[in-house]
Amino acid sequence: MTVWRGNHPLILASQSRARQMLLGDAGISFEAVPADIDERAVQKNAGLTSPGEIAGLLAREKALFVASKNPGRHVIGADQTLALGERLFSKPSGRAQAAEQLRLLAGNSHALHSAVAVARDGKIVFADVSIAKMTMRHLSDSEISAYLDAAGEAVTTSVGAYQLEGLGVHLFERIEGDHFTILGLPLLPLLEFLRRERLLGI
Ligand SMILES: Nc1nc2c(ncn2[C@@H]2O[C@H](COP(=O)(O)OP(=O)(O)OP(=O)(O)O)[C@@H](O)[C@H]2O)c(=O)[nH]1
Repeated sequence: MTVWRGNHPLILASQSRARQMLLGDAGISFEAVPADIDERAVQKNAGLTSPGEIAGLLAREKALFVASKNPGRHVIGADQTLALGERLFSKPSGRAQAAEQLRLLAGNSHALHSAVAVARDGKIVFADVSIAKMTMRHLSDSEISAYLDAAGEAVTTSVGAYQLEGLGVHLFERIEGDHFTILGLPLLPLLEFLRRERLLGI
């Protein structure tokens, strides 16, 4: 059952299974068209340091890139950065880097900055950045190892090496922010925009 009222399906410029699941579960028909941009180059050229500005820029760039190839369509771009104080984390390349990141995150609070942007015909028509504060438990090396054994390869698909709705929940003692922001898509502000544009049936 779709609640999408657009003449064409929405386009989600993302490879993220979590983002695709969130949109699909919200009853929105969409096509996933990952944005083939060099995120690190875009970030470097912009010379930005704030995690929220970086996430916002990358979300806009992904949306605009895919919108440029799909005239007349609403295209969503999204990005998430993790900040531990001044230090920014990217998705770990493998188990060793995931273990290193978790050792740094354990016993501390970090911020997830999740940005979403909607582009259409070369213009950004909506953008939002939402933040969640995540307080991770103190973790011994053996607890980190046991978690990585159980979580497996999935740890390389998220900036913090965790899926909160899965085994990642065991890592935390406190979470402040909305579930969707944590999974990487500020869904509530996005739905509010789509509703204003009369693109949703509820
Ligand atoms: N399932 C799940 N995914 C998470 C969680 N936290 C972060 N992520 C994912 O971590 C990824 C953050 O990396 P990004 O660079 O923003 O996105 P990506 O996966 O590279 O996908 P693109 O949108 O194509 O750039 C996203 O796919 C988020 O959905 C979580 O708690 N659960």
